[in-house]
Parts: sequence; C-alpha cells; structure tokens
Amino acid sequence: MKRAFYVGRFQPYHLGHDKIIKMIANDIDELVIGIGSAQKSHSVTDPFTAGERVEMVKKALEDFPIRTYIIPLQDMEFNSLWVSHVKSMSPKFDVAYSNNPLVVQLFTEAGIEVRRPPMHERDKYSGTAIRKLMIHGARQDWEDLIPKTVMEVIDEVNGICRIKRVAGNDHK
Ligand SMILES: Nc1ncnc2c1ncn2[C@@H]1O[C@H](COP(=O)(O)OP(=O)(O)OP(=O)(O)O)[C@@H](O)[C@H]1O
Ligand SMILES: NC(=O)c1ccc[n+]([C@@H]2O[C@H](COP(=O)(O)O)[C@@H](O)[C@H]2O)c1
Repeated sequence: MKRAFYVGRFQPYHLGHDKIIKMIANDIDELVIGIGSAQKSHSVTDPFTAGERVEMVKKALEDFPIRTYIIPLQDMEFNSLWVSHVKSMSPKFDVAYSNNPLVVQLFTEAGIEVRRPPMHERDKYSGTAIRKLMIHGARQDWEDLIPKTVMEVIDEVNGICRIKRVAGNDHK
C-alpha cells in the first residue's frame, strides 16, 4: 500500500490541480492532500479560509477512485521544522508530489522521495491568474478554469465580492 502527500494553497482549487491529482491517483493507493497556509484568508493572494478550501477539494474529488485525507496545515516560522510539522499532522506517507522548490528541498533533505508532476497548461491553470480574473474580469473569463463544485463553494461564501473588496475594487 503506497500513500502519497500533495500540498498546495488551493486559492482556489483549479483544473490544473484536478488533472495532476487524478494523474497521481494512477500511481498510488491513498492520497493525503495538505491545505497549505491554513491560517491565511481574506487577502488578495489568499482569499479563502482553510475550511472553504477543504470543502472545495472534498467536493471536487467526490468521485475520486482512491481514499483521500484532507488536512489543513498552518505555516511555520522555521522552514527547518516544517517537515516534522507535516509528519505530525498527516497520516504516514511514502512519497510526496510537488513542484514547489522549497517543498522539494525540505522533503529531499528529510530523506523523503519527491516526485515532480508535469505542469498542465500552466498559463491558464494558475491560482494567481485565476484570482486576477476574479478581480478584474467577467465570470465567463474564469468559470471554466475551476470545477463546477468549486464555483458553488465560492458562490456560497460570496467569494468574488470578498476578493474584490479586499483588493480595494468596487465589488458591484
Ligand atoms: N496547472 C498546473 N498543472 C500542474 N500542477 C500545478 C498547476 N498549477 C499548480 N500546480 C501545482 O499544484 C501545487 C499546489 O499549487 P497552488 O495551490 O499554489 O496553485 P497555484 O496555481 O500555483 O497557485 P498560486 O498561483 O496562487 O501560487 C504546486 O505543486 C503547484 O506547482
Ligand atoms: N515553513 C513553512 O511553513 C513552509 C515551508 C514550505 C512550504 N510551506 C507551505 O506549503 C504550501 C506549498 O504550496 P504551494 O506549492 O502551493 O506553494 C504553501 O502553503 C506553503 O506556505 C510552508
């Protein structure tokens, strides 16, 4: 039985994440998804709470073929202690998947195997690009970039109004 770990901020969860997570599922038996920077919300770079992001991921993976665990992870001041923090919060895992250079470095130094999944249409599927469109674009500019269930979570919490307000734009 092979269990993997995948971490992201998921601000918001988008179809790039979805494609990669579904690809990872072919190689492993169970997946732990870490919701990174769990303490952050209500900002332009991190608009959604950890709870909202848990709901996004959970609903997006409703028909996922393997068992998943979703765990919120707060950031720590000490990068050198982060892997211990992750290990204490997560079910045990055998391999980590990430493209974040710091995450790759910290896991590698801790002796944990890291696999780097390919990027899927990164110009389109990027949290930063999607948040920009949410603030400055029309709904049709970004709604096809996230799963429908994620859109429903964002609507339920009035997320577009929130991100526009914290960005200082007129939210109407
Ligand atoms: N289009 C994509 N294809 C494959 N992997 C992706 C894609 N976008 C993000 N990832 C990966 O998913 C993980 C989680 O990323 P994260 O939640 O920060 O998304 P992001 O789109 O990079 O967001 P942001 O632009 O806000 O940093 C990272 O390892 C990241 O490299
Ligand atoms: N010192 C720390 O708290 C530490 C170190 C490495 C990664 N992280 C977190 O892991 C997540 C990595 O996700 P991304 O690949 O989406 O950037 C982020 O939330 C990041 O803050 C935290």
